[in-house]
Amino acid sequence: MKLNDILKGIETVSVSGDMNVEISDIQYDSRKVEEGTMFICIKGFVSDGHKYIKSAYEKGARVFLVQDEVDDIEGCTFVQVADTRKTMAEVAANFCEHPSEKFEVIGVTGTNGKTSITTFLNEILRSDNKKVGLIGTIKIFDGDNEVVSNSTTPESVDLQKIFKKMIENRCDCCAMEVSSHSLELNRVDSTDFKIGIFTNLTPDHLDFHKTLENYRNAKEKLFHKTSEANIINIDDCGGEVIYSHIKNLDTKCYTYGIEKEADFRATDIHSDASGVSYTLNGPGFEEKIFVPVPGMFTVYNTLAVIAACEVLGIERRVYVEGLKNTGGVSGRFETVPNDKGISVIVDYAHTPDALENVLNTAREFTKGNLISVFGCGGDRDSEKRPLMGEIGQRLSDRCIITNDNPRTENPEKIIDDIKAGLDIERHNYEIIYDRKEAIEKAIKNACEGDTVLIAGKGHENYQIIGTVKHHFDDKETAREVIDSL
Ligand SMILES: CC(=O)N[C@H]1[C@@H](OP(=O)(O)OP(=O)(O)OC[C@H]2O[C@@H](n3ccc(=O)[nH]c3=O)[C@H](O)[C@@H]2O)O[C@H](CO)[C@@H](O)[C@@H]1O[C@H](C)C(=O)N[C@@H](C)C(=O)N[C@H](CCC(=O)O)C(=O)O
Ligand SMILES: Nc1ncnc2c1ncn2[C@@H]1O[C@H](COP(=O)(O)OP(=O)(O)OP(=O)(O)O)[C@@H](O)[C@H]1O
Ligand SMILES: N[C@H](CCC[C@H](N)C(=O)O)C(=O)O
Ligand SMILES: [Mg+2]
Repeated sequence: MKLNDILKGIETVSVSGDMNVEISDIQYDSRKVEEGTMFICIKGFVSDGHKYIKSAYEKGARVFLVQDEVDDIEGCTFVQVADTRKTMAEVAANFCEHPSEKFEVIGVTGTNGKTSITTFLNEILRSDNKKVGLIGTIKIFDGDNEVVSNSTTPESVDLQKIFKKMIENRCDCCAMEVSSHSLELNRVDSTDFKIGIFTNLTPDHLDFHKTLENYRNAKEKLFHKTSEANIINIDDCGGEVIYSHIKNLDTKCYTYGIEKEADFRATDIHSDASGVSYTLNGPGFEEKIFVPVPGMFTVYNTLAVIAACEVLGIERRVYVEGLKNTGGVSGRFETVPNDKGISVIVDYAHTPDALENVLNTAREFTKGNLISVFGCGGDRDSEKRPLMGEIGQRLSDRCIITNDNPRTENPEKIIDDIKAGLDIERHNYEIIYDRKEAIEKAIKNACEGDTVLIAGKGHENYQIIGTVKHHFDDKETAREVIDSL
């Protein structure tokens, strides 16, 4: 595509060089540049893309999108804009010919439940013979190929390229997780969302957003980008605020919940180890729902899924059957089978709210002791650590605090932060840094009727120590321990 076309509708500060030049690719990472690539210089949190102009040039880039004033290079084109991160999303959508406008993109945001909701939606839409693209924490599926994700929501350039591939692969729709980082960092600008779903807002990522209000405002951005419908959890305090801001927009707004009046409301709820059942009270209809995934959060997540299905015109029997037959979500309240009479559950709870929910859910069907194993990630929100410590200790009979992904932080510092929330007079906790040893001890000491809840890493098959990803899988580790009993 010609540079002129890529820049259509884009406000520039200055331009120098040939604007009629052909661009074969766009990249924001100099390491991925090839001949004919346009290189976009982002001022990051760690580094500055402007520092890599020379290396991008050496790899064949002759066109640069910059924010700073930079020295000219002979034979090169420089386009200066006010904010390259913002412009990058527009450029990416132009370069990929606005693929998100060509199918139905459903965006899900909120602290917890995004992966669960997109997974359920994907299953149901597929069972309705739709070709579905998926973008989220666990994987990206472009209608043809599946790759493991390295973020929840990709950078705008990658995102638009994925949408384009989905269109080429004839996807009808895309179920996508929209993280607050992505909304704040313009990754989903120039994306046309048909439906936006809000799950809940509880403390997380305050290292990045600083206040809960900023965090909520970031999430709210999604609901100003949607063209067909917004679907909001009205029982959630954050949801209530967002609803009050968006209810009068042109985009239709539906609410869901249990406690308050809502367009999609669950009543007669029963939850046990086999799953949840409830009566769905939709606009003008009632339906019995069963989902073989335990926990009140499953009720909320599936209400959101049902509301989206109704907006998409999916027949009621299709989603009722789809939910009844769901295979669950990898690493979300997933049971590791064994014949020892112990419930071993792997869950991705990595926020105070999620940990509280899963422990309460596990308690409901635990006849003996509830033993939890958890930690907190490094280089992430440290405010949630003492809260998780307090919740983990209070709601478990015994808890083992261990490493999650320490990343570049000192594991001792992370665990000290968690310990700050503990009642150290109660001797029902233990610290075992090595996650494998922690899981081993929890399972080996469990008796028939006990539950061992291993929280925080869910589907992850790695542990990040420093900057190195080591193979580590909670489910695999638990299975090995069980086999050795
Ligand atoms: C805070 C944050 O989100 N940071 C993201 C941001 O990094 P950054 O702006 O700091 O980039 P940087 O490292 O300073 O580099 C600046 C620029 O120089 C470029 N560069 C750098 C080195 C080089 O040799 N050549 C080169 O061109 C980089 O590609 C970049 O364009 O832009 C990068 C490129 O897109 C992201 O990889 C990076 O995500 C980091 C790794 C990250 O950990 N993000 C997490 C917090 C995140 O986004 N999480 C949410 C999930 C939250 C949830 O759901 O719970 C997510 O959506 O995944
Ligand atoms: N609706 C919900 N409300 C509260 N907790 C939930 C909800 N749904 C799931 N959880 C809990 O949160 C954990 C993470 O769920 P899920 O992976 O669906 O969330 P997510 O929003 O995708 O998280 P991430 O931000 O890491 O991508 C689950 O393992 C479960 O413990
Ligand atoms: N999407 C979340 C994942 C957290 C998972 C947990 N295992 C950790 O490493 O903190 C984040 O980036 O904060
Ligand atoms: Mg997720």
